[in-house]
Amino acid sequence: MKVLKFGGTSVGTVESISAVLEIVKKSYDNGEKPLVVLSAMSGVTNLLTKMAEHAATRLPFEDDLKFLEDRHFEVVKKLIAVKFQNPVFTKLKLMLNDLEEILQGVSALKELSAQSKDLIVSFGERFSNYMVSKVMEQYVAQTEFIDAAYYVKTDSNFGHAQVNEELTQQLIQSLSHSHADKLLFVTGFIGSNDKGRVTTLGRGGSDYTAAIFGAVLQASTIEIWTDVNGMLTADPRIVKKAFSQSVLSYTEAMELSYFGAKVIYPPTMIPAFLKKIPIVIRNTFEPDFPGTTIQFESGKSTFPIKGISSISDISVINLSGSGMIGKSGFSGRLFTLLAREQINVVLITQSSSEHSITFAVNPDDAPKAVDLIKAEFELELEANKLQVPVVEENLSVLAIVGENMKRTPGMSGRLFYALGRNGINVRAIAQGSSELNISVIIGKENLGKALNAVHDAFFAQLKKTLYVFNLGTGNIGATLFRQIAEQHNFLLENNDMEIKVVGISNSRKMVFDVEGIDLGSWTDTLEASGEVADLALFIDRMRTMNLPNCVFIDNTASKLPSTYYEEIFKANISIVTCNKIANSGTYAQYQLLHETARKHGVDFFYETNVGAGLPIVRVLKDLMLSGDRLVKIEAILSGTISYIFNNFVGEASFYETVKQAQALGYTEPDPRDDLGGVDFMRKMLILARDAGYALEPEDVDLGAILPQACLAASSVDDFYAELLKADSYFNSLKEQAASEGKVIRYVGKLENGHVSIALEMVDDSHPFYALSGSDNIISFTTERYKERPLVVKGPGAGAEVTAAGVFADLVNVGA
Ligand SMILES: NC(=O)c1ccc[n+]([C@@H]2O[C@H](COP(=O)([O-])OP(=O)(O)OC[C@H]3O[C@@H](n4cnc5c(N)ncnc54)[C@H](O)[C@@H]3O)[C@@H](O)[C@H]2O)c1
Ligand SMILES: N[C@@H](CCO)C(=O)O
Ligand code: NA
Repeated sequence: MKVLKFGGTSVGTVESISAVLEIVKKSYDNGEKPLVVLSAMSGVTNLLTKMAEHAATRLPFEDDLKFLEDRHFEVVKKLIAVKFQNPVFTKLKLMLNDLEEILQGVSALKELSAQSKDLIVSFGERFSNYMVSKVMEQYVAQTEFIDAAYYVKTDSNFGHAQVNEELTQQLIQSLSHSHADKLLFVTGFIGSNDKGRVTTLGRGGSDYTAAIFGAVLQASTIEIWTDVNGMLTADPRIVKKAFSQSVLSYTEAMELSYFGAKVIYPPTMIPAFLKKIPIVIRNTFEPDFPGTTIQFESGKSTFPIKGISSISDISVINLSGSGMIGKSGFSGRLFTLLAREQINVVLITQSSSEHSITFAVNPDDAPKAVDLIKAEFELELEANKLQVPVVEENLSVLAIVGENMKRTPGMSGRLFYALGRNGINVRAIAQGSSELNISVIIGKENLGKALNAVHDAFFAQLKKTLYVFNLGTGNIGATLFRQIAEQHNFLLENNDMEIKVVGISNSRKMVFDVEGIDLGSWTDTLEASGEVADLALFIDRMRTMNLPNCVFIDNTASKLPSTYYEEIFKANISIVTCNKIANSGTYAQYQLLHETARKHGVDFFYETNVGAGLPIVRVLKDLMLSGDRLVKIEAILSGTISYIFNNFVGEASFYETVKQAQALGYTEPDPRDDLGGVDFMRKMLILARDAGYALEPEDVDLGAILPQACLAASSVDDFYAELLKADSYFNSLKEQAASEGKVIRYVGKLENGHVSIALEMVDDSHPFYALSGSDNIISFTTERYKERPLVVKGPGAGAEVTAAGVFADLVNVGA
């Protein structure tokens, strides 16, 4: 046989009761011999409590009584055929009259005893079970309503009565014999004492009833039907990716529910636990979902932990002092004291020096705990052997739970890495010696971020979400958005990764959306709902949104963002940038940024600073990391200038060719940066620094391409005007090269720690002779690549390839 227990929400409405009927009918028809336990309709128990309290103070309760009647009568009207309704109305009405009389009695006496309260509250289960059994009777004639008060015998501890197991077992067994072929609807939550007075079983009482019946009747399973898909891996209100675990051991379920997962109340499971009867948590509103099975064995699992539980609000009390050292009785005295006063200690840690004890309690209990400690240890305090207890507030507990942790090394490493990488400070740690649970105490403001980060870290096969704040929506920014949008499904399917762009700013406007800005319509969103751009505010918002796996992308050509990089790293946010300014300012700044990123365990990726999407920065980095030594770099690293000299041939004019390069998106926003050599200088400087040379910008020997007048132009327009005038100068260069069978190349070199960039004319024997389009080329001569250099070549400018490089950096963040 099976026990099917339905909670209040499952019997809350006509619709949900219809769903319950389907589930019970199916089980009955399948020959599973179900026994059904129902809670009161949702809200009814609370309402009855309120009515009882009102009665005791002579406040009116009649309207509430009418409301109760209406709610139950509505179900009867809708779910029972008219010809069968009358006797059901009559019986419900009789029960309502009983209830009213009892309430009147309470009102007359102006006194509400625990006993009367239990009796009043018990009506909720009796209404619902009687009513639903009558609905069921239309389909299964053998249906019968059972008032559990006659079978579950308890002591007289009203409100949370203790069950007399032996007696209860006998009574239930005889019930099952006399009702062998019946479909029973049993009231949850209630029992009675030896005098026959109704008692209630306290929190989780209906689950307890189900477990008691299941245990006595040796049920194959006990199904707890509720409104969620089982026990989830984390609080779904905070962790959107939380999912239902298919199997948990009893102990795991206890640990998980201890810290938050309120699906079941663990003590109610004990009768089932002792008989090794599996409990299955299922969803009435999604009956095909298999739910969570709670059983004796933890079962095999793809994940090293079963879930993450949390308590959002906790206070920590710290006790320290020399008086504790070697005093074996100290913690015994402390915790006996707290237990005696019913202060629940959530977590304890003690340093191995025994110099201090830290424990966590519910914030409401903290002041009382401190007072108790002060009184109990008065002498120690006076003698200065103990310091006055210190309370820390606004803390949360996060715990990873799972029996498989025992057998898996590295679990705490993974936990602390995830927390550390996201800048979450751990205040205290506790691991049960069972290794079933590792708990950490963290600042309350970080709980959401921590839960998500830890969830990603342990359920890594699941989707990982990167939260992106992007600055700059020009050539590169806009192209990047398009690429991310196009690859959304690919990333999900192949990399289990989702990129959410949650903040966008250009120099005019900015917009935020924690759910991710739709990249199909970001321009409209920015125009319609964007606020005035303010970089300081943008950074501030990014920080306060406090998201896990957070990345800042700088797709601007401005200096301003780089002044915030240090602060961004300190907030444990990674940076991806195609903007070269941060890495090519002073060496001190370069060093500081790299150092800060390293210290905070976040990524600083800037592959597109050199040669756009071509793998140059990472190639050099790999060479250096693996201990190779750089001998020489020779390179053409200006896509714009490469394009110009590849196309400034025949009849072409220099001026027009520059304009084309700009139109094709190769140039910097200000093309003088390209033609003046600054852009190339930056790239060479970055490579030199990455190769270990502490160079400053002025150390680079920068040969000019342009006549002085062009260099001196005060605006882009002036610059183009000067360029037009310089046509004859460039034509003569072109002719000279042609006459010598050469081509013009702007070549950078790094050798012996010295960087130079100069215009050269090379013939076809030179490896840089054959280039086309915006091609870049770089050759690394190293200790290992000595005879023939390592060469990277390809398009080194343009929105498509640059955005692709930024994209690649982005998906590698945290990898
Ligand atoms: N074009 C290429 O081939 C290429 C290759 C590699 C790297 N890059 C780099 O890409 C970057 C962007 O180039 P682009 O062609 O897209 O430039 P762009 O002029 O088209 O776009 C720049 C964007 O930055 C925004 N912006 C500027 N200052 C800002 C601020 N303070 N706050 C917020 N937004 C700001 C602008 O509003 C604009 O949206 C540059 O640093 C460039 O060096 C370009
Ligand atoms: N303006 C740059 C873009 C690539 O960094 C160039 O022409 O090389
Ligand atoms: Na690159």
